[in-house]
Amino acid sequence: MARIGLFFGTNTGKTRKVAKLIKKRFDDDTVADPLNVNRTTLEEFAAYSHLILGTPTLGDGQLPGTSADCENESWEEFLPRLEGFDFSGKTIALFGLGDQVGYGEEFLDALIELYNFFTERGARLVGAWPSEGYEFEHSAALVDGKFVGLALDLDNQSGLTEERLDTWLKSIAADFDLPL
Ligand SMILES: Cc1cc2nc3c(=O)[nH]c(=O)nc-3n(C[C@H](O)[C@H](O)[C@H](O)COP(=O)(O)O)c2cc1C
Repeated sequence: MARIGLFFGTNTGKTRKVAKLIKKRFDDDTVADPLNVNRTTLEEFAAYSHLILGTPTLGDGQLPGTSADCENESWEEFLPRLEGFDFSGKTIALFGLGDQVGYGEEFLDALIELYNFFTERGARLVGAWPSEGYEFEHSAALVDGKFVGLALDLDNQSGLTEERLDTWLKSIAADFDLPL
């Protein structure tokens, strides 16, 4: 089994695409094939001490799921299943997709929901990301002036995605023992 679990939610597939870009950089012993949380069991998710988790922000600054008008279930429905689980001793890094032009008042807001959920259950969250290089009015996903995970905008800055991924993965390499 790979050392690092890679899970995502998505509506239109962009977050899956980014998860695949992450996976492509590592062998099967290091990072598992990305799995959509709507096809993931609690056991599969809980098996990893190190997790990389991705989400878009949809609806009104929400996690993907039926309330955000997604066709399929997603993080909204998966998180309650993890409710009673203790994530102490686990290390988690988040990446989020949003649209700073179309949704500049709630840019990447859903990231904070994952951050709060796993922090409250004992996980160590790493991979905070600077807010420079984006133009938005407000984001709930900022803590101490930084995004709580990698901020990606494939709607407006897709050309920066690979470079941002490289920089971010290097920044979490020590915590995840990544060969970078
Ligand atoms: C109906 C709708 C609502 C959205 N709401 C937000 C939002 O509140 N904040 C944000 O940053 N992006 C928002 N977005 C942009 C998406 O997060 C962005 O397009 C993302 O790349 C979609 O990822 P996916 O293809 O994995 O579903 C919204 C997009 C749609 C279509």
